[in-house]
Amino acid sequence: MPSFSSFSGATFLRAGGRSSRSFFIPKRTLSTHASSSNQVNQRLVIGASVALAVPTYLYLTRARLDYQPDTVPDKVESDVPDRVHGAKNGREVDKISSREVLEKKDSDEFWVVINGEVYNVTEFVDEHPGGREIIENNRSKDVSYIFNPRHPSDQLEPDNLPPSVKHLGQLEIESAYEKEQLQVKITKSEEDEKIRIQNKRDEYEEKGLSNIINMRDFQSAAEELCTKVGWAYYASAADDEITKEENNTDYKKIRFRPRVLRSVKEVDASTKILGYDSTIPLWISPAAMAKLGHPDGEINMTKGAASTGIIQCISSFASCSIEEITSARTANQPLFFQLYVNSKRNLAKDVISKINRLGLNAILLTVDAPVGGKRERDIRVKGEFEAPKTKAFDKQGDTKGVSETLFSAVDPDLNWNDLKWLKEQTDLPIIIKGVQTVEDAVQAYKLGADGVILSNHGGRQLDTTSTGISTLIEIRKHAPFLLRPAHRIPTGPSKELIENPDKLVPSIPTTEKPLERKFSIFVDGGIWRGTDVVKALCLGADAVGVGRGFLFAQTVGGVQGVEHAVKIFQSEIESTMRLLGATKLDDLRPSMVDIVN
Ligand code: HEM
Ligand SMILES: Cc1cc2nc3c(=O)[nH]c(=O)nc-3n(C[C@H](O)[C@H](O)[C@H](O)COP(=O)(O)O)c2cc1C
Repeated sequence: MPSFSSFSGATFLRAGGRSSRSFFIPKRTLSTHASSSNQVNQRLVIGASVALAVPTYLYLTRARLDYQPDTVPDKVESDVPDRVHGAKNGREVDKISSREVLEKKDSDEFWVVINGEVYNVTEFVDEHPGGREIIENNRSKDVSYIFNPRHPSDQLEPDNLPPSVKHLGQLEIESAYEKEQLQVKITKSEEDEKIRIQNKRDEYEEKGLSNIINMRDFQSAAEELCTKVGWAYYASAADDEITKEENNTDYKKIRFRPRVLRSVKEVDASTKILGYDSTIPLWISPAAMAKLGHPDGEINMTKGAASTGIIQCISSFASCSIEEITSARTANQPLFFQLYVNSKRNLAKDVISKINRLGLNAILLTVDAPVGGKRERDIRVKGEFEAPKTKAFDKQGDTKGVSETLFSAVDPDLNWNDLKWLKEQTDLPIIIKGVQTVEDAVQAYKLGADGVILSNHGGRQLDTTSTGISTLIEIRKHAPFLLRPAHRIPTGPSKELIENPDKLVPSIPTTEKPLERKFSIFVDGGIWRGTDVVKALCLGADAVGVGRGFLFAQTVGGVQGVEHAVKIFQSEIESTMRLLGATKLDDLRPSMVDIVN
């Protein structure tokens, strides 16, 4: 990390494309190559606020978390209805006998049962973004147990069903034997895992969030509450996971320079992000597949962001559809959308017009993932648990980790010229996510982006690349004009402050002019503490993003988990500011930190 020492100064569309037309999404950096009860919620929130305002270990609230255990995997049996239903929404529906479904196993057709409905997916198997094998291996089965945690709950609505999937009718069970035959076989390890998770859920329901006093506590708890497949997807990073580790250790190379005997009774960590109010200078980074951790998935974040006043950025690969998320949104709640651009531009256009139509507030264009990183934990666990063991590792392109599946969808041809095209499609602010060099930050500014997120995708893409915070330091050294004038000054002791020690912050040099147009700089990756957030802001970031932290929080406590996480960050940010002698975010300046080799 040389910059630290050298300067002190698809083709398939997920959330964005639920309709059958925009169903297929694509795939590259822009280089040419409900919570269970309000009462419980209130108890937790009040408990959490009190707890975080005073020593956190005093927080002993006991409450049920809002995890709903009646969803998968317990649905395996209950998904198969015993009764015949003759009508749905007032319309007569065809009934398909269990015998007919089972007989199809020996035919050329692929039929599956999902939540009591029978589908013919013969023409769809080869275009299924989750791969052919998962369906082939489970043909003529009730696949709800596999399907539900990985797909939005409105995926099977007529408007969202790909034309190649045929809905045949409702399942009619003819015998207990046939019901048994329809069930997906659960392996011994999956069975053991179910029991392990349920036991842990029970423990956490008893304890509430009382033992979660920092974000790493959420991490340990989430590991216990996730399936192996889910945990591998969340925790995994590229290759040797060096960048993932450095994302956090780089913050440890920055030391504070606190000023003492300043009145810090009142402190305000609120800010505006792209013009929208935020309680703290931190947002929920877009992260796919929240349902792998909790059945309500991204909706937990939407509700938790609303009640705590922070901003959620929705992943293109969210496991809840964009419509589900926007329906859960409160009036005027800002939501940002993370976009992967489809190589079929008409489909990409559909997504962008949906974003415009649904009133989302900004687009984060992710550019560090023209292809998926090689995430080995993900690949190994997926091979062990779900992919057929014989074919999973035939050749690299055939590995079936969750991430591999998702990235088979993103356009690798995306390049800087496409930014112009994107700007023509929307009036929303466009932020380039995944910038890892000063050159690309300058390019983003020159080509009209409204900002950049200095990010390496949580270490999940190119291993041993720079960290968000080190790229910020690179910008400070080589292109300080991109920063707000107050942040262009060096880190460490200031001559002006030594001469005027009563002042908290150095003056802005009169020679420094703001940029011609507003350009925001955000940082993410490895932010686990309020101190990390404050360091990034001292060095010139406008705000930061947190990915895994919120995935873990919602895994553990659903909406309340997200709320609790925000309270933890808020408490830590405010106490860091106080201990630094700062009472508002504008006080946070480079002179308050120093970088150690
Ligand atoms: C019936 C229509 C179906 C549609 C429209 C559909 C759609 C999708 C989509 C869009 C993805 C992309 C990955 C993501 O972003 O989540 C996906 C992944 C996946 N689907 Fe489906 N799917 C269907 C049926 C099924 C069935 C029948 C099964 C199981 C037998 C299944 C199992 C999976 C799995 C396992 C993944 C990959 C995620 C992972 O690797 O964990 N899907 N599906
Ligand atoms: C499980 C997981 C899924 C992610 N999915 C996406 C995604 O769909 N789109 C995207 O732009 N970034 C995605 N990211 C990256 C995050 O937006 C963010 O850059 C990263 O998580 C920040 O690092 P942190 O996890 O250490 O906070 C994902 C990260 C994780 C951990």
